[in-house]
Amino acid sequence: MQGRPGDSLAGGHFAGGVLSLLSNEERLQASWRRSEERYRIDPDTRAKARVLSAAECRDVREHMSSFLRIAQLGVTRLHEQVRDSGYCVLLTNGQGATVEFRGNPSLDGEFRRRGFILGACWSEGEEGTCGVGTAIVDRAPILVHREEHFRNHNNGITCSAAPVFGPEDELVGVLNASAFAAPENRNSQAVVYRLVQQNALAIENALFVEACKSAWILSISAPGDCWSLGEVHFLAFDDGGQILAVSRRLRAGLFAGAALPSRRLEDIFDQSAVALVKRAHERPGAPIPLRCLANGLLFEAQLRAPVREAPPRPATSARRGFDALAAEDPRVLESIERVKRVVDRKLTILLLGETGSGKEAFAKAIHGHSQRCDKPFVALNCAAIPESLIESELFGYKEGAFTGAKVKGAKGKVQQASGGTLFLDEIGDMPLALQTRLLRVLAEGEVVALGASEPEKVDLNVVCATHRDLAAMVRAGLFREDLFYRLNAAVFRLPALRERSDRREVIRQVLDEELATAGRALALPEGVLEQLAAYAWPGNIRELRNALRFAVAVCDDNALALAHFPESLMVAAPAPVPQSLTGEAPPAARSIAADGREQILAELRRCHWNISAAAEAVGVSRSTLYRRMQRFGIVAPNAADAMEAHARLDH
Ligand SMILES: Nc1ncnc2c1ncn2[C@@H]1O[C@H](COP(=O)(O)OP(=O)(O)OP(=O)(O)O)[C@@H](O)[C@H]1O
Repeated sequence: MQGRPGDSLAGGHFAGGVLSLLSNEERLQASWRRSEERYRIDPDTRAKARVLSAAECRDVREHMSSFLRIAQLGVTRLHEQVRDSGYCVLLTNGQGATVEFRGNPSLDGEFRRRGFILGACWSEGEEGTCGVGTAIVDRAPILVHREEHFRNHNNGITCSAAPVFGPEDELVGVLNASAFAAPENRNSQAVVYRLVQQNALAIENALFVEACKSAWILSISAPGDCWSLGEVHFLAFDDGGQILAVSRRLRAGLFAGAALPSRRLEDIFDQSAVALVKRAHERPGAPIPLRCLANGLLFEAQLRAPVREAPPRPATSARRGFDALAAEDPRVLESIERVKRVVDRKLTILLLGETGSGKEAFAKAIHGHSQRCDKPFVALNCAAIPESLIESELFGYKEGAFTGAKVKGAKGKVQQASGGTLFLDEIGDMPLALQTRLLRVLAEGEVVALGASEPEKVDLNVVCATHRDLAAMVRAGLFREDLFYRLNAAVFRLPALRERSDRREVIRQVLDEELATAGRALALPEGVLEQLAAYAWPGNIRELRNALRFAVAVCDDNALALAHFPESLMVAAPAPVPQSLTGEAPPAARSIAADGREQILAELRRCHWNISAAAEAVGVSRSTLYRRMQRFGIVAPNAADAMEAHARLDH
């Protein structure tokens, strides 16, 4: 029989620190007793961890897909934080089955040998004392280090595990970081253990926000030592101020863990719901001081508006014609004026521009302005479907035209668009053979479906688009010359977003659309708008829309900040900025992150690292500033002391 947990821990105490060894020791001993007496596990058997079959694993993952979607953020972040130190990260369900595994290519073989693999079951009943299993039984974080594992074959491993609870207090999973060949000293795990707990809490908070998103949500930073500010608690209330839900750790503090009594906000804090909402509207993004009536403690809060049912979407761009584009750039305006004159003149219109610059949106606007605006607008992206399918997609096919054809045949895009507008995106990707048939549609106004002998009359406007150099393709024999000349009559070039003088208006418009869809009301501070307008946006308006959609989704405050934007945008070196076609030089493209980090650093230095003062100068709460410092890797000169204080606070 191997040594008891207490033996291996002898002399390992560091008073009150993050490891809280004393309570761990009692819990480990209780777990060992369970392993021996209840589960009757033989510590010497070298049984491998039970692994779910692929089908079982898929079922389990499907069952908890919404949890997994939200938990990804925490799993990914923890993995980024610990993988280079030789750790793998597991997320298990509430029974200990691994539903997410992130390893490290150079170590995965060894991890696999030790049972760290998707589907592996780490319950106490199967493995005895281990990080995941014991965290599940105790419903509390735990570090199980080397010989503290019950089975001998797990002895070299160190496991830091923290349970994740759902909004109803139910245990939904466990986040765990493990390494083999860990140093003997269990204190070496302090930082990883801390990171596991932080990320588990972040997942738990995200679950709470998702579950309560249709209510007002107060995010509350704990008072006291600044290092506890990294922890944010949540409270959801309805329009009348009735408290609907409180996140677990706040409940433990405010209601001593008791069931949530039916209370209104003003029974707990010195402000009513109406006053809070008013204040949040007056100073979007600014922290709101909030005093707890029971103990006089002062909190810092941010208010997040409910996500309401999306309002009816504005009329489609097709119906609104060019108004939908809300363009103010002189070149775009000139193109609009010119194109209006050629619409409905039996001319094929060709739109040029980089990917995401709005060619399809422009084509829809052309359709919306045309006499055919009540008829269909049909789009086909020639680059997005296999060459072999373009023909049938475009021209349709008759019954029995080829094996697998639907019994009744099918109409092609050309026939579907008849009477309206056909938009052929990426026309440069159309195979040569089909270009001939397209020319027939354009020249004769007729189409022959696959397998048909008789041509069919069609009457439509055609708008094509490409980002390729069609003239060069003609020279290379890849594009038909006659089709090129047919397309080359009415050509309009859409500028890249970075070249547009109205990019601030475009940013505002796309943000308004995204806010309307999400049912949110968020401010866009001038400084952030400035930074977004200065970014190069190589993916143009599509990239902008996705970045704004992401920022709106992750923003817990009342105002967007640079830290809300996707990491890729923050760190990617933007594409070089060409000289604007108008001769106006667009602002130098910069990495948004670089500016965000510099701004925070400058304010921190100016305020002599006084976090409250710097947070106020940047216009965010202290907790938000801490999160950003963490994200940008900014460490205060006195961080080591602060880390220790942080650790002590938890126990
Ligand atoms: N003027 C505009 N105002 C607001 N959103 C726009 C505007 N133009 C384009 N968008 C949005 O930008 C995204 C990309 O637009 P679109 O698909 O028209 O680009 P594209 O040039 O056709 O791209 P690709 O060449 O890759 O097919 C879409 O989400 C669209 O709604």
